Amino acid sequence: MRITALAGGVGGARFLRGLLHHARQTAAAAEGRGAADHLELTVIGNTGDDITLFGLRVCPDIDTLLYTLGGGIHEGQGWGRADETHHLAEELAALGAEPQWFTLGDKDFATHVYRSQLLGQGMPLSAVVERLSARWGLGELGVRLLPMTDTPVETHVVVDDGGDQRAIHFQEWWVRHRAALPAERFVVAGLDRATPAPGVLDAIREADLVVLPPSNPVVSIGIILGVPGVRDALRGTRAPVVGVSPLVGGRPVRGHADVCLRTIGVEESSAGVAGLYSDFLDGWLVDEDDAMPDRRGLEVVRRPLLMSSVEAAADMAGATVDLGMRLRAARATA
Ligand SMILES: C[C@H](OP(=O)(O)O)C(=O)O
Repeated sequence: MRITALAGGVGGARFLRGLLHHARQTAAAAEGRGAADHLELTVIGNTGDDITLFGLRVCPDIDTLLYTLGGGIHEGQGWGRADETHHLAEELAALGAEPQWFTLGDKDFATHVYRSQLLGQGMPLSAVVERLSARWGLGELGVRLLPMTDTPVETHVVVDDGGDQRAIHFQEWWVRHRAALPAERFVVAGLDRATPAPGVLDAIREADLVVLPPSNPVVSIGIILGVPGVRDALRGTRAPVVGVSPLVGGRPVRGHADVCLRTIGVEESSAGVAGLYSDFLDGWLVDEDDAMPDRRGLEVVRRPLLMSSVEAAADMAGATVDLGMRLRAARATA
């Protein structure tokens, strides 16, 4: 089965790790019956979070996907490497190098050095991500990771700083200010002239199922949807598109999706998020206790949506796939 997912960082990566876990369990059971259908997963990652720090190109969402799916993530943080040291950052701080609000560990630094070296030699980001994916064994897992675009794109936030409006990089708003600085709007530099990275549109058009994990609907999935051509491909694909709400009781499980939704004037609810995807969404998973008014053409399934463990994420992913397969079967007989 070919599944294509649009993903941000921590939320997306944890969900997709659950999807791989679910697929392994299903394949093992099916093999016993001689009916294995292996998962081919294409992940389209958000690059709007990307930032240049200390002269190095850092791709936080792509790296979180690599480390989580590849088994090298710092579980407690959800980002960065497990068993990290911080000698380089300490030395930079001693030198007075800025910024000091973005934590980079030594092993993580190696990723950014290598990526920057390859980009500096003229390699497109998608080819760099392919190299990094090989390092993390993603191919052996049946996973192809694509950046949404090779065009440099950066999300900025126009903030109100004591009556003064100014634009700061998304990471400065998110990491340094923890999204507490009042935001007026998001501006995504480079997005209007971005082209989808090789394979992105075909992965959406040729999938059996397209999945939207519970990533931030504004600054993760919303940015991918802004790459010219992506939204049209989602509207045009024959695959059902099934999403998972990132909100439980109107509150994000992690991150600041509520603040981001408020900033763009959308209700902080599962229904509000579904409205952002209404032109292509076929199925929607919401938390058991969440209100979700009926919407024509949208099949809603209720599940506990807390990814408290790999097993819990696998259960959510399994429900997502089941809903997608049900929608596919219904289309085939329609
Ligand atoms: C919910 C969000 O998920 P992401 O957009 O990083 O996948 C987060 O972890 O902050």
